[in-house]
Amino acid sequence: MASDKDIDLGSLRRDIDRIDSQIHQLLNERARCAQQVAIVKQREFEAAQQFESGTDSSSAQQLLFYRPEREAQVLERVKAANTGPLADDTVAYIFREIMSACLALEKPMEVAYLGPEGTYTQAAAIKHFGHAVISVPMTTIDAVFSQVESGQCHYGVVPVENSTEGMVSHTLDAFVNSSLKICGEVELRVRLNLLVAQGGEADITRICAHQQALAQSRLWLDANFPNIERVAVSSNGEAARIAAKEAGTAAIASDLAAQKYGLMALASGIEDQPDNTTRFLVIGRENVSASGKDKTSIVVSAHNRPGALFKLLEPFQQSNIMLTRIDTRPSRTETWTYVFFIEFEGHQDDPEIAAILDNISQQTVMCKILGSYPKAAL
Ligand SMILES: O=C(O)C(=O)C[C@]1(C(=O)O)C=C[C@@H](O)C=C1
Repeated sequence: MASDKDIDLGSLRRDIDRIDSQIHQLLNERARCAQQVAIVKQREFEAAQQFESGTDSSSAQQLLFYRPEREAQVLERVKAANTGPLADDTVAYIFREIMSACLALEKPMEVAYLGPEGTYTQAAAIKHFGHAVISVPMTTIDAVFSQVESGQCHYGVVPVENSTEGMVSHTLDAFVNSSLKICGEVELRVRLNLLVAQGGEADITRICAHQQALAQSRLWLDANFPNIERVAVSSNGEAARIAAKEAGTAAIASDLAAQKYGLMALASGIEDQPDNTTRFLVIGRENVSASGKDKTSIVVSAHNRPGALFKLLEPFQQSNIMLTRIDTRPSRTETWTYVFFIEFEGHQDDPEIAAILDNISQQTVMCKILGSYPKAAL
């Protein structure tokens, strides 16, 4: 075997060039396979349409090309098969982008997100769908829902919970009256930056951010900018947009926002909790098939009587099903009545889960399945 000093830069680079051309050929071979997959899916879809008249074909068409359960399986498989030296997550990110590019050849996906450009929700959309997705900014969470409901975008991405600040109640409320399904989840480690326009570090008179970002970095701001006005705006992307055009204004926002608005980071990682993470949900119009590592979310309205919540949760305990969340929101139909958002491991098509859902719907006023979807793979 050649010792380290026998290996020269020139021959290593020739090796890299040779490997690159193999990767390149394989990438295009894979892309051609995905194009074939698209033809097969289209053919199967048309055949099914001939037999099933009366189904909502525009909605079914949506899931024709994008297959969240398959993408999750591919990502899990490459992570499990990875032997290094690249980290499991690094390999998964590369495959995320490869699948994104292949899917764009089959059908470019349009994904609505809580904008404007540069928000953490946009970063979550890109993390989930890859860079080949067409991301469409919306001004409110409700607008993201209606953009997907009306079919103007294939999917939507909305924030649902932050590890420091808790639930995004607006998103939970939007689900109660929507027919949309949860098709996926994204977890994003939220690193907050203090951003200013180039050369604008000297005279900061106010700091703009979404109220959640102000709350998540409150201790850092108290220690470093105790006497500077803090202004809550509609999003961190909006804060960055303001900071780019108004002298004296700094913003708390993402790396993506810094790039988008040409801002520089005065400080990075200013969040008070070192593992500050936000969870987002992907919403669409169709149910997702089982991937093997799934979660299910439901919203239920229990009878107002003693032990109702206990009875509701008992079947999960009896079947040893792991509950991952339970939240309460006012029902908005009657004072002092509540709905429960319950999230658990498993897919609604699993017979055991189907039996639990059946049991729950028999003992509740309302039980709505918001969707079964693959657990976040990245
Ligand atoms: O397997 C499929 O159904 C494909 O379309 C291929 C592929 C991929 O690139 O692996 C692309 C898009 C889908 O969302 C899932 C996977």
